[in-house]
Amino acid sequence: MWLEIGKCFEELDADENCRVVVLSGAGKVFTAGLDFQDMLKLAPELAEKEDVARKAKILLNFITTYQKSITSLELCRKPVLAAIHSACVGGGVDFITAADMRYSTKDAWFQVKEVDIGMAADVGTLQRLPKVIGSESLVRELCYTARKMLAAEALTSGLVSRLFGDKERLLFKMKCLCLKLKFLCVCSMIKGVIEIAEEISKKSPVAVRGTKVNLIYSRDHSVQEGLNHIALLNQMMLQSEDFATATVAQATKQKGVVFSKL
Ligand SMILES: CCC/C=C/C=C/C(=O)SCCNC(=O)CCNC(=O)[C@H](O)C(C)(C)COP(=O)(O)OP(=O)(O)OC[C@H]1O[C@@H](n2cnc3c(N)ncnc32)[C@H](O)[C@@H]1OP(=O)(O)O
Repeated sequence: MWLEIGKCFEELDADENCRVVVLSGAGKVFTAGLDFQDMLKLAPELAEKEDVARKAKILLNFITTYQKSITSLELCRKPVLAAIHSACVGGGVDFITAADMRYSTKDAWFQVKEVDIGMAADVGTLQRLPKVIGSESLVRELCYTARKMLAAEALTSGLVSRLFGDKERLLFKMKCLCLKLKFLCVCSMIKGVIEIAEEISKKSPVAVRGTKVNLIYSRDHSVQEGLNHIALLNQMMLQSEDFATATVAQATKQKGVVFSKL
């Protein structure tokens, strides 16, 4: 599956019909993290080698494959919106911290579980989580203790940017019908996140792509390096038809401008 994730985001990056990606979990939980069965398969392969360097080579390959898979969310130049329900454990936290935005249901919970299985997290949480939630103290508490963080705290800490009552559109509709009071409805997460994705998809893909690429670059570089990067990028991109079209539309209050595929 980890290889498939990388391949999937490579394809989404290349697909001109795709402007935004919504990532959700199909099962009972968003993700249980590392598949213990995968780890069991690794054991005999390691046992075949006696020497530590040979064993280490196998593990390095394993770890970097997982790392690349998760980094593929950032290399995909389309915004990735993670919609998380129920449990998001271990590798799941590594995974969602590589997304552009995170939303969850009120029943969601997050756990940097790696210390509980005797390892330091190695596929992104330790690198990205401090940049996502900003509090080193909270990050360290979560990583050292492996305690569960519930949705409410995920919201206040900035791990997720909005909470939804439930996951599916169906439930949203049912609740609306039952209550007959739209304003009291807890909004379905998938519906809400798709609405945000739709809003982004109407913007210039040139502008959105440039914004994502520069945000990630700037996160990992100095302010001046980030400024240099966007200056280089925009000396080309400001010549795009999107810039002219969008600027005229804003100035003339024109609505519903459609930007062509990129
Ligand atoms: C180079 C490596 C990089 C990656 C590192 C990643 C590290 C990590 O992800 S550390 C965290 C590992 N994951 C866990 O510790 C999660 C363990 N599972 C749970 O906490 C619960 O199962 C969970 C909260 C996800 C769901 O709880 P629930 O009560 O709803 O279900 P269960 O009865 O516990 O589980 C249902 C069946 O799923 C199997 N299962 C659960 N987790 C895993 C897993 N990680 N890998 C494989 N299988 C898993 C569980 O055994 C049950 O199976 P069965 O008994 O056959 O029904």
